[in-house]
Amino acid sequence: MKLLPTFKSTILMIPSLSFKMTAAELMYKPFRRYPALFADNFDKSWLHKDFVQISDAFEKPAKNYKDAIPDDLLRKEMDGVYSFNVFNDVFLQMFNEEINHFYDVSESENIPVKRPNSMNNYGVIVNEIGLRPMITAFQQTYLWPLSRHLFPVEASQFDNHHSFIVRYRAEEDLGLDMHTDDSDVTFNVCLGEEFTGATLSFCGMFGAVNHRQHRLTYHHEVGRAILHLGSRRHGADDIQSGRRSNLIVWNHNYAYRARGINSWDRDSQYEQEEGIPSPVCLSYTHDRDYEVYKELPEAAKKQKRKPWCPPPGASTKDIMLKVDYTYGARIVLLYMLC
Ligand SMILES: O=C(O)CCC(=O)C(=O)O
Ligand SMILES: [Fe+2]
Repeated sequence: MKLLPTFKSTILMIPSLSFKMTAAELMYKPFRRYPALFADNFDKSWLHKDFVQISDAFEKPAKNYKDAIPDDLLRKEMDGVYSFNVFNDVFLQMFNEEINHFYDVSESENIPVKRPNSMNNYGVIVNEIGLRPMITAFQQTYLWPLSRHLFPVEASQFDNHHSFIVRYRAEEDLGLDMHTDDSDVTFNVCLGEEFTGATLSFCGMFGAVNHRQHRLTYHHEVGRAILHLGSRRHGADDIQSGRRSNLIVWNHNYAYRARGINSWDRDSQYEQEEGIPSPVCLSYTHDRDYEVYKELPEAAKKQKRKPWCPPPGASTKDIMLKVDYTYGARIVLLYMLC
């Protein structure tokens, strides 16, 4: 089970309270290219014109925001997954230059780089290098009104965020295994550059009967963001060529978490799966039955795997046994797991 903030720590962690400067932030400070990116402000002139229109809709006391926001500006990719243009070229150019500069300086000055998670070896937590205030300003002024409109419960308020860059290219990380985020609402915007492949695949919700059924494969576009609940299973498909980097903001709503709805209690929250999982939705990090369906990829061999999903009683065992003899020994393996 994941550790959750208690109600007490919730109160103590409201974002306006100061965060200590990290070593990385202190060391990088003299090298900053664009001081405006490190201020407690997100300049409206950095928004894509589509997002200005979306954002303006929330400034008016509209009774029905849906009518105020044209469908072509806010695209419903599927139930609970939305995409929209958000940043313009001015912002993208500045932000990318700053991040690339940080990577160079971190090497030459030996600045410690904190990676976003154990599955990502080339990203960086941007909150740790001084960009937290600007992202908080963006979150509170622009992202929250839209998120609350789309996800009234999970985005009733945003108290904090975990924000980071992910990066994929040949010889580095190729993709990101299927997972759910420690986020209530996830904002994920493509920063560039040229690439093929590197799509983002979505499956069902954490614990649901169809949590490993493929629902959507989304093609990233530079400057365009996708917004979804953190508890939806998703993963980045392997990049074929070029380089892709994205900025990801995991938005945290402590009041929502305190209600225990998103308590990530694996054993009690998983329902019996409705069918054989879609291959793209399998996770080599989390799924106990991965090898029943697929060979482990190279990336899995570098991990200390502790797979747990689906919990006993929630797997496809019964369905699987009826289906196919060609799986042979794999069925035995699956049977042993359940
Ligand atoms: O690469 C992407 O677009 C998604 C990355 C992701 O889901 C994550 O870092 O949590
Ligand atoms: Fe994710």
